[in-house]
Amino acid sequence: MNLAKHLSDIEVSAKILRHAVPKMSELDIPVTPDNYSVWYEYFLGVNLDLNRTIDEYISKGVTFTAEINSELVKNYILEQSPEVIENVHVETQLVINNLLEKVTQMSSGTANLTETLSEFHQELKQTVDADVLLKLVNTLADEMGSVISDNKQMEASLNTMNEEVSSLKSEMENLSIVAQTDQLTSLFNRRAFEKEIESHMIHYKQDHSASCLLVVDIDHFKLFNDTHGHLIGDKVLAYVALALKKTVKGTDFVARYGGEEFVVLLPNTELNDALTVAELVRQKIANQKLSIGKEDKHSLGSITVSVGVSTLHNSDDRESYFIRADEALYRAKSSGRNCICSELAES
Ligand SMILES: Nc1nc2c(ncn2[C@@H]2O[C@H](COP(=O)(O)OP(=O)(O)OP(=O)(O)O)[C@@H](O)[C@H]2O)c(=O)[nH]1
Repeated sequence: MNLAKHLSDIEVSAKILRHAVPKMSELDIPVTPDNYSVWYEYFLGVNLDLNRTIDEYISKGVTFTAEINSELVKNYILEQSPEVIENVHVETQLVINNLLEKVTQMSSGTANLTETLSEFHQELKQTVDADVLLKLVNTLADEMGSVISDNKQMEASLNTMNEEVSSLKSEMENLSIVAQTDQLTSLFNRRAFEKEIESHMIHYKQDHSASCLLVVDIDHFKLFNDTHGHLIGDKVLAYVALALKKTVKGTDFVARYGGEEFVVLLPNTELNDALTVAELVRQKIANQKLSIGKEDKHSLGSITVSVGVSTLHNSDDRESYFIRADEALYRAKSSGRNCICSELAES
């Protein structure tokens, strides 16, 4: 990342800011970081699908409610994370190349000085002439001066680059967290789960340790949404996420797989123990009376979940491992819901 590019980035950002903020206030959109990221992209003009959708909404006079804004973030910003990460990666490469260039320049400066010193050494042996000595000393002083000035420039460049690398690092860390987190529940998302199960299986195959997978699905959630509304449905998803997190151990991996379906990876756990964990989850959720407002003002009754459980086999890939838990879930649903089924024993 060179300085000229950096400055041009700042100019572009400032220009976008001057357009985005007035537009957001015209459309009554709160300037939160998430919302701003949508309008930043809109005025940057590189996310064509996002621009098409927003233009369509504007032409239809759609109000940019919190729900619509968060949908735009979900569909057009978070989904772009891999490309954004790729961009940051490219920027990191540029900083590293720049650094390498500087280090090479510095070593060539030092090499010149070494050469001058050895010539100086040779000439000193051969001469006693004061003029020649003065000339030699002057050359040496010039050479030293240029190494010192190179070093000063190098130090300043290194400091600037160090700041750039630190800010890239925190940008990467934030992006990596965002790309793996489900916004609604703050659990890991499906992408993070796919990564986790992959490394989990490699570990299992090395260690032959036991491992189980739970697929947890809220029962009749469509009916719940239809009765109480989507926003309360969202709150219930967050509640189930929290209940899952609180019931399992810290080493277990909980993620929202999608919609009203969650997954829990239980490392070092035999099938019987996994069934006990699943039962704890089921009971905890079924026994909780849900309400909104203070002092149970508006009771929502309770919800239940069905759970499918599979245990990892040597021959498994991540698909077969998941499918057995999903089939068990399907059987739990067909058996009346609010219950747990494990994978069928091999015949
Ligand atoms: N509030 C809310 N609802 C969601 C979300 N994601 C998926 N849903 C809803 O979850 C419901 C899932 O419905 P179905 O797949 O028919 O399942 P179900 O009604 O739970 O029935 P069973 O699973 O058979 O017990 C749909 O109405 C979806 O709209 C979300 O992020 N928020």
